[in-house]
Amino acid sequence: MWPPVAVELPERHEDTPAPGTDLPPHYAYCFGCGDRQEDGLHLRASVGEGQRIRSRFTVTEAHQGAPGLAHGGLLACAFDEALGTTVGNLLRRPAVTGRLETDFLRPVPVGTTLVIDARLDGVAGRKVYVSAEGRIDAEDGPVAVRARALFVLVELKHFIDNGRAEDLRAVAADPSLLGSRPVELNP
Ligand SMILES: CCCCCCCC(=O)SCCNC(=O)CCNC(=O)[C@H](O)C(C)(C)COP(=O)(O)OP(=O)(O)OC[C@H]1O[C@@H](n2cnc3c(N)ncnc32)[C@H](O)[C@@H]1OP(=O)(O)O
Repeated sequence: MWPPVAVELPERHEDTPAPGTDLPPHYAYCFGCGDRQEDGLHLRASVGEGQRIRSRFTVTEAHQGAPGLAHGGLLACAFDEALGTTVGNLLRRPAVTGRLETDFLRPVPVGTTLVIDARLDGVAGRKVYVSAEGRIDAEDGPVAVRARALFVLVELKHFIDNGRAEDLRAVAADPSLLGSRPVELNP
């Protein structure tokens, strides 16, 4: 059963950009989306209809697990990112992954662009349920990976208490490292 508990499906936040709008990386050094991670995944997300966010991830030589094929762990990372950005952009509240499960249905060759459609499935207290599927090279391509996850809403304190001090100082000195998406801290 998914979601595994009774949930509410909130409207997306009023500040969520219009469908079709490209979303900026949420952190310049994020392995999933950051511009400053040379061998990162460089996911690019845009707002979809309703409770959906679409991301694209192109598999490069740096992402191999077997010759010419994407590493499954990195595919899971891509889905973590795509699902996390769905929570972040639709709810505009900080959250972290509590649980992530993936089904790998087809191998994903180097050079493939995975088109990942993620959606917000519901919220129960601090628990946020999301799911996604990734298709090969086109929005109607064959499904290669499915994933679903539980994110847990946290206070900003989570990051301040647990993040490495020098990285927090770097963000304080240059807030543009966090991208332009505002986060509602006291909704
Ligand atoms: C835009 C941003 C994009 C980002 C994309 C990338 C996202 C990430 O990778 S985040 C990094 C990876 N994740 C982490 O580091 C999280 C590490 N874990 C933690 O910090 C904590 O365990 C945390 C915050 C998840 C939960 O701790 P805590 O705040 O004490 O809450 P807790 O009471 O334990 O859990 C809250 C609820 O979630 C449930 N829950 C928590 N973890 C799980 C789990 N693994 N499975 C099932 N349920 C869970 C709890 O049972 C509880 O449910 P209920 O409210 O019904 O009692």
